[in-house]
Amino acid sequence: MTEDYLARIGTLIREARRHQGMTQNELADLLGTSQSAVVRIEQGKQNLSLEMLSRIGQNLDSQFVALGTSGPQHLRIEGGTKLHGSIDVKTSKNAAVALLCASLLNKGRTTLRNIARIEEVNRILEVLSSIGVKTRWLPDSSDLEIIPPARLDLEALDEAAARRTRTIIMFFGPLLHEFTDFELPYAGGCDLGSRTIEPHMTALRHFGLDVEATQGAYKAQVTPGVSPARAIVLTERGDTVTENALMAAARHEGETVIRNASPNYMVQDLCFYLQKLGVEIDGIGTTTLTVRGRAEIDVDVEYSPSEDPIEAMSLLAAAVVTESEITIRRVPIEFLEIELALLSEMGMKYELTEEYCSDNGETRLVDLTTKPGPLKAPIDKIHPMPFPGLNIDNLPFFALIAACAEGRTMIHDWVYENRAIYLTELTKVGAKVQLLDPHRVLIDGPTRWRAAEVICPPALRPGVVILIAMLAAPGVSVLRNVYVINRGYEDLANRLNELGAKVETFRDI
Ligand SMILES: CC(=O)N[C@H]1[C@@H](OP(=O)(O)OP(=O)(O)OC[C@H]2O[C@@H](n3ccc(=O)[nH]c3=O)[C@H](O)[C@@H]2O)O[C@H](CO)[C@@H](O)[C@@H]1O
Ligand SMILES: C=C(OP(=O)(O)O)C(=O)O
Repeated sequence: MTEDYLARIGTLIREARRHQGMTQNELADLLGTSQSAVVRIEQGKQNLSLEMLSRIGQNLDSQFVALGTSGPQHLRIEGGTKLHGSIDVKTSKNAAVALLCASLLNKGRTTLRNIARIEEVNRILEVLSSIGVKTRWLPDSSDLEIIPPARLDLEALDEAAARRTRTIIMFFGPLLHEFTDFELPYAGGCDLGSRTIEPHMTALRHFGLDVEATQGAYKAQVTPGVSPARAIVLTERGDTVTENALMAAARHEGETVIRNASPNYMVQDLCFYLQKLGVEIDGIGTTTLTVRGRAEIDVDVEYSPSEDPIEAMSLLAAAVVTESEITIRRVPIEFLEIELALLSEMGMKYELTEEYCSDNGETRLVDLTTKPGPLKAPIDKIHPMPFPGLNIDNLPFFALIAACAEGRTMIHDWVYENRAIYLTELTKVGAKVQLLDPHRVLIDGPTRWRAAEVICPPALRPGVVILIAMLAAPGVSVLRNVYVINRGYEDLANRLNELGAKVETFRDI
């Protein structure tokens, strides 16, 4: 360890000891060492083994010196290198969380194949385990086994885990079949401004659910015997609201028609899984879903969700920004067609292989090879739409690509209150971004990227956008506190390194 490093650890240990109101002698006793050794440790004059560090951490109950899980994670990026080689797109966060919630509909065993090992999934697993669901990663795989108990123990629900994700709202659909009276903590997740759950309540009222929001919790009451008397017309074509309505319909024995449904990728994955549970669904991939549910579902099933179009878009953006030729394998092309059409308009060249099928047996995939070359700003503004449209979560990557293109681009994020504002963080790494109002930014390109130290915005895609820009910036950049990125991307730093990037993960000590 370098002297500077030891001195910093020593200072942290002294502070933690004082915080515990402990003398040096008392700490020495607990560690089985002498007081003079503790003095040397606190002065940074004693080499420390990892074993000693972890003992100190345990005795001082200090996050700073506990090994492994301590402190927020940061990234150090040595930018300016080109990427090369191939990378596989992982399965999607958004399908994974929907499927985990839907597994609650099934009394039998659900095995989900190739699930991305991401923090969002970890939080839902924590919530599921806390209420009595048996979950485990199968050995040497990314396959998840989920076995619900005879009765869920909602009293024991891990609130801290639940509050870190918005997914908890997708518990309403499955739970309304199990309980007449229950509480769920308020949803959390990325800070994108207020995200109403009103459309969910409007949809689920058709199944007798009534929710009152009080003091940090949703209090839910279900009137038994209530079922949709007519088609459920969603007030927004939202992804999770469609999923909630589908999960409620899955265990309703009659026919449910959902109109203005989202046909987006994660909704399709959920539908294919529900079909495996024996639920009949017509209209998958359209905005009208007709569902014939089953009162009881008790089957052992396996399902493999499809690849993440947003991760594919992120990797595409990384190739554009670093002017690299890379092959992105397993791209779910039907959910990236509009993005690619727009990129073609901007002058981007790429090659696609023949289509092949995802492991879900449904989604069409291609391998895509990027070809570096000059880009020009599009004539019209870029804005997202519910599927089929330019994906709402892909919009931030267009800010990055626009910053590489010659000319001025307007990006219009009408969807989220805060997200366009975060795009102005790109100015810290050299981009010219002008905020017109909370939803619209003007970007002038091309950009001479420069290294910087930036605190990760508290939102997944804007965070990844900054990371990718840093890959292109010559010199060393630091991106602090990247939990939000780990919410949605598995081991992104190492996977980018396999393409030739230089990204190092570190934590405060
Ligand atoms: C776990 C999951 O799957 N999350 C995705 C899902 O979240 P989710 O389905 O929870 O998204 P929201 O319901 O929060 O919708 C996002 C925003 O879009 C607005 N809105 C949406 C649809 C519409 O027809 N009109 C409208 O105004 C909503 O009011 C909200 O402000 O969809 C979002 C929008 O695609 C994505 O960013 C999220 O990654
Ligand atoms: C906004 C996103 O997700 P979530 O709905 O999980 O916040 C996202 O994936 O970009």
